[in-house]
Amino acid sequence: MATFQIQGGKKLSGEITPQGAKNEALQILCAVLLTDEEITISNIPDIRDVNKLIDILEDLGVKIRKKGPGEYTFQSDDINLNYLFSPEFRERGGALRGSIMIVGPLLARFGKGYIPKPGGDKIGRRRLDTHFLGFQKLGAKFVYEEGSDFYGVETDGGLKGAYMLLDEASVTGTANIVMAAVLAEGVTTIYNAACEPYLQQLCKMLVRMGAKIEGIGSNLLKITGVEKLGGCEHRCLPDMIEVGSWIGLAAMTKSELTIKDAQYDELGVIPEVFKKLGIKLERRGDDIYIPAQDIYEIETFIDGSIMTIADAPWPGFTPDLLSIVLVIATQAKGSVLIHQKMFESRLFFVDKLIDMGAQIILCDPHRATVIGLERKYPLRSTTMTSPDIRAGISLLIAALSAEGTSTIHNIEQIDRGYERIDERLRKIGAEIVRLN
Ligand SMILES: CC(=O)N[C@H]1[C@@H](OP(=O)(O)OP(=O)(O)OC[C@H]2O[C@@H](n3ccc(=O)[nH]c3=O)[C@H](O)[C@@H]2O)O[C@H](CO)[C@@H](O)[C@@H]1O
Ligand SMILES: C=C(OP(=O)(O)O)C(=O)O
Repeated sequence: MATFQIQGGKKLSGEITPQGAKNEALQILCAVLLTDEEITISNIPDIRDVNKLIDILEDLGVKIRKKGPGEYTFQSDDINLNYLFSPEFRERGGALRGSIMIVGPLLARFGKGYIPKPGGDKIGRRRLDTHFLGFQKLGAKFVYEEGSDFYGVETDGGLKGAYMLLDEASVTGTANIVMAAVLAEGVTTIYNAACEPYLQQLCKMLVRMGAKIEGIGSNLLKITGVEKLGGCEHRCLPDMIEVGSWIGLAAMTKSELTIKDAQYDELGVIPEVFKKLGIKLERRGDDIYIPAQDIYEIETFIDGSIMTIADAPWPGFTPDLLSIVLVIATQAKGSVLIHQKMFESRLFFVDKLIDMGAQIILCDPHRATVIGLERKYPLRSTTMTSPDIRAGISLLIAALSAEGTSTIHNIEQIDRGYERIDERLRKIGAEIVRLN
């Protein structure tokens, strides 16, 4: 278990460039299984989860060539399906959430796909019903190994297009079903589809590969199956969760920061939510400039009632930024109710912030009220353990703002989604050391 030691209370300054988007890269990498032709992908983040998925693809027989930093070619012209039944796959496939998305492409191209119960953050129940109900609608048979967490789908006669109303707008579920439907016979209509930028990017890539998809960016997708897909080139967007993390970091540490190449138009409501917390930010071309701010004041609703920030499927506010919003609110002027609707165990890390001196009432597993300290008392340094990726980065931001030396254990959680974070933060003036 590796550890960060952080000397907090320092102002940072300069420029930081977001990495490629983690959750987009995980979808895009799975899509390389849909064709025997070569696919080139750039701006792939060098993070634990993505590298684990690349390893799984390699074990499956995908030919992978690294062309430069973050740029790879993939060719899936000799896939070894036997690997899916190996003990190695049971171990590796279960180590991250994103690996579930190999099932759709494998089912579409080879008539079968399997996966051990996938990992990812322990942030509440993470069911897979949407994925498998969707595959079943396309005519696949669900297979389940009694007594073990190993699931699969198989088809004899091939997949057939169908109408489906998803039981929830699942991000990875929609990606999986879309990747199965592009090679199914006939028309598939997916209503209540997730439409995060990750999904939009996946659909645009599939179209470049020869797929027929209408409604990209909406919750109603119409897919007309084709017989074969070909190669293409794809570039991942900057990670919008990193962009939000850096806005939060600047505000908490009173720092003047420029976030380079943030692709502002793809950020949806994210900048507006930070503005509701009173944080000033300025769009400068494709960069975001955040001035040093001593005080930021949380807005109220028009009728004067307490601000609520809640997550929702896109174009709502992503749940992956709520922990960061919560941390920033601890030093704001004013109060806010944070409502994490999607996950039931993502707010438990607030006890660490309370230890650091923050005023937070955890109302129930989904809701926390934060009473901003208006910087009257800085957070106190402490020793903590990172429970999940976004709580981890939030605790890191809190530690960078706190007086004194803090220690964060289990930083593998942060490394899952943030590329060389210590190195990049040092470049803007942070005092952070990695201890192994
Ligand atoms: C690898 C990857 O891409 N992971 C992301 C993906 O996970 P993932 O695809 O696993 O998440 P889902 O979209 O399936 O669902 C997330 C949670 O929200 C709930 N839910 C979902 C949709 C809905 O309309 N109502 C609802 O309550 C689900 O029951 C579940 O508890 O999307 C999540 C939601 O944006 C993000 O937090 C994860 O970072
Ligand atoms: C929850 C997340 O990731 P995963 O779905 O991979 O666990 C996240 O990126 O915030």
